[in-house]
Order: sequence, then structure tokens, then C-alpha cells
Amino acid sequence: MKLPLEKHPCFNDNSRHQFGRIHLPVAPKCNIQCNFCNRKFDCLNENRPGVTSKVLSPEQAVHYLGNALEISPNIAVVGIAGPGDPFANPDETMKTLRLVREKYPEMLLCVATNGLNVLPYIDELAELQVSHVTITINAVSPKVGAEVYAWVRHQKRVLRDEQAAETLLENQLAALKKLKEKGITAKVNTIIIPGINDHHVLEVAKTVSELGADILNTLPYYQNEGTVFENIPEPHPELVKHIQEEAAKFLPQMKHCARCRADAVGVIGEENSRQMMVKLEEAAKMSVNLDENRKYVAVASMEGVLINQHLGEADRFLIYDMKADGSSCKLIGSRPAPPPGGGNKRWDAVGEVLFDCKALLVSSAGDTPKNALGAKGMQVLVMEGVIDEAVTGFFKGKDLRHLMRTTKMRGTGCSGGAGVGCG
Ligand SMILES: C[S@@+](CC[C@H](N)C(=O)[O-])C[C@H]1O[C@@H](n2cnc3c(N)ncnc32)[C@H](O)[C@@H]1O
Ligand code: SF4
Ligand code: SF4
Repeated sequence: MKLPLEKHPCFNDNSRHQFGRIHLPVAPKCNIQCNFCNRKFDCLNENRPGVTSKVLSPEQAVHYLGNALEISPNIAVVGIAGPGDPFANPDETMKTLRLVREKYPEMLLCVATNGLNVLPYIDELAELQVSHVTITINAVSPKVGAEVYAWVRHQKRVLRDEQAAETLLENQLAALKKLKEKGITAKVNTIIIPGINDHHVLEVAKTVSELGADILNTLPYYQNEGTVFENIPEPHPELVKHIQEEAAKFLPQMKHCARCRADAVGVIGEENSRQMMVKLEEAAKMSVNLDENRKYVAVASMEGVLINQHLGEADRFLIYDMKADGSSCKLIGSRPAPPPGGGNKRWDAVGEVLFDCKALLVSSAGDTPKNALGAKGMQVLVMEGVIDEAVTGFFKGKDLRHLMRTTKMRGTGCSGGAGVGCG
């Protein structure tokens, strides 16, 4: 299907008064720390990047999107821009994009990232027809970058100084190259920070234009309390104008950036409406797993009274629904579990057997099945206790922390089981 690319209000000056965009705030964590960014304040009236009033799960986000489109049918783009980094939260980001693409085949999809970890996802972004990607590149020299970034966490290592900036830059440039190989429109954001990189922005413009970037957004840094740069004043508008004019010699400039919040919605430049923010709040309060096709709760239990079986050992799952009067849960059946072993294939098979369950309660499970089943939309909760209390409590949204197991396994290894391996 050909997407209406010309409607993107951020990339097309003619569209920006006519069409809106919505940011779905599903990415709270970040994998780097920019010395100008502060995501801590959460105020509805604050219009600056990195701020959101709520963080949503992918399912909540799609629910919210449905409501938002009813209020503002002119929304042409769904973007993910934080409040942290989309690819520091790749599972949530990719799931949201998949769900939106499935439900709204004509919607334009857009992501904004620091570029550290987007490379492994570019093939799937292209498959999902994500048409616009922004990478923020503030420096193309590790020396300048070392002034901008406090740290970078890459492949479980925290890097600092020039090593951090160099690793970030390598990944950003590789990602930019691949985005263009895949035919995705690539915007680069460069934040103009007086005394830090203002002398270097044209170098950035030259480098990214050589790699095929489509458009450059050189935007003034916003002074933020509680950051390393809190005492650096914002750049003078004349300086910004001059830099943009010079950078235009290398590639087209975006000049109408409104330094949007991570939950920005509507036409660029207009504040989020109260009505929309009520919908955002409502979505954030809803059950995290809103998949309407997943109605039941599955349990691994030896005798049907207690949650006392490891996921890896379960030979059948008990399936529960709520009683019609909502008083407590009721057992509606039992399904055979796929045979143990078989690595990841077993988790796919468990996912198929429990296709209509929103949660699986077990006494122990490893991270691999938890992630594999979680990606399919089913939470795996490790807990112990009486089934009736746990399942009824789950359906009613009660706090079940007192039943949750804080350690993944009992003692060391799989001590509580019959030796057939952990889930
Ligand atoms: C909040 S970030 C979220 C996406 C992603 N983490 C990133 O940095 O590209 C969105 C944009 O806001 C910019 N930004 C964050 N804090 C800023 C500030 N104090 N002044 C200007 N731009 C800022 C980022 O550099 C980025 O271009
Ligand atoms: S504001 Fe940035 S992330 Fe949001 S839709 Fe526009 S280009 Fe995409
Ligand atoms: S990468 Fe984005 S979210 Fe992370 S610290 Fe920098 S500006 Fe903030």
C-alpha cells in the first residue's frame, strides 16, 4: 500500500496546519544521558522534549490512539519519541508499531531516537513501513561528543568520555546509512548548545548529508534545571538563524520544530487539549494487557489448589475465567502443556495453547519464556499461593505483590522441581 507521505506535518511545511501527529509515550528508559536532557519533571503545562504526563503500555497506547483519532481525525502520523529512547525500550516500541500498523494500515509511522540501538531493528521498521526516522546527532567528533554526553550504555557496559561519544557516533552513522539503503526518510536533529557544539553544527550537517540524510533540524537547546548544562543560556535566535542558513548549503532544513513533548498530540505548535489528556490518563489507568481476545488466566498447579508448579515442568494448564456475578474466579478447563524441551519452540507452542489467556501464573519461570510469552501479549507472573485468591485478585486488578516471588528460582538452580528443567 502506498502511504500518504506528503501528509507528515513535521516533514512537509504545507501539511503542518492541516494534519496532526500523535506521540505514544511507550518508551520510558534511556540508554544514554545527554547533558541537556531532564525527563524528571512531569507537568502538563511544560512544553519541552522528554516530558510526558503518563507512560503507556503498547496495548494502552493503541487504545488511546483509537480515542485520540475520534477527537482529532486529522492525525496523520503516529510517532514514538520517548520520554526516553524508543530503542532503549525496543520490545515496547516494536510491539506498539506492529499493533498500530495492524489496526491502521494507512497511518504514517515515525520514530525519533538517539541512534545507539536502532540498527538491529531497521529491517523490521522497513517491513512495518515506518516511513520516517529521526536520529539526534549532536556531534561527529568524539571530542565534541564527550562534552555533550555524560554516559552511554552499550551492550551492558557503561561508557564515558570520548569512548562513549565514539561508540554512539559509530552506531548513529551506521544506522543512518542503513535507513537510506532501506528507503526510509531520515531526519537528523542537532541541538545547538552554545559553547559546546555551536561551532561544530556545520560539520554535522556535512557528514550526515554525505550519508544521505534527507533533512536537518538544527534546533536551539532548551535550558533545563537539574542538568549538567543548567547554567548554559539558550542560543540567541540570530545564531540559530545563521547556523540554519549555513547548514542549508548542505541539506534542506526543518525550521518549524516545536521541541515537542513525548506525549504531544494535535497540530504542531498547539498545546495538548484537555480532552485529549483525559483520554491519555484513562488509558494509563486501564489494565496493562488490553487485548480483548485474551480473556482467561492460566495456572500451573500440581493439584489444582495452589500455584506450585514450574513453567518448565507443567504438563497441563488450568484455565480460569470470572464467574458471571464477578464474585470470584471459576475453573473452565484444563489444557495439555506441550512436552518439555525443544528450547524456544516450546514457548511458541505454549503461546499457541494459551492463545486466549492474558496471564499465566507459575511458581517459577526463566527470563526467556517470560520475554517470549510477554512479546505475544501474555504476562507470565511468578507467584505462590492459593489459586482462588491469586486469580480472582488478578481479574479484579488487586495488588498481588505479597504473592509474588522476588527471586526467579527457589534456592540455587531448580531445587523445587522434578529435574526436567526450568521454564
Ligand atoms: C526527548 S528526545 C526523545 C527521542 C530520543 N531519545 C532522542 O534523543 O532523539 C526528542 C528530542 O528532544 C531533544 N531534546 C531533549 N532535551 C532537549 C533540550 N533540553 N533542548 C533541546 N532539545 C532537547 C532530543 O535531543 C531529541 O532530539
Ligand atoms: S515531532 Fe518528531 S517524532 Fe514526532 S512525528 Fe514529528 S518528526 Fe516524528
Ligand atoms: S537520548 Fe533522548 S531521552 Fe535520552 S537523554 Fe538524550 S535527549 Fe534525553
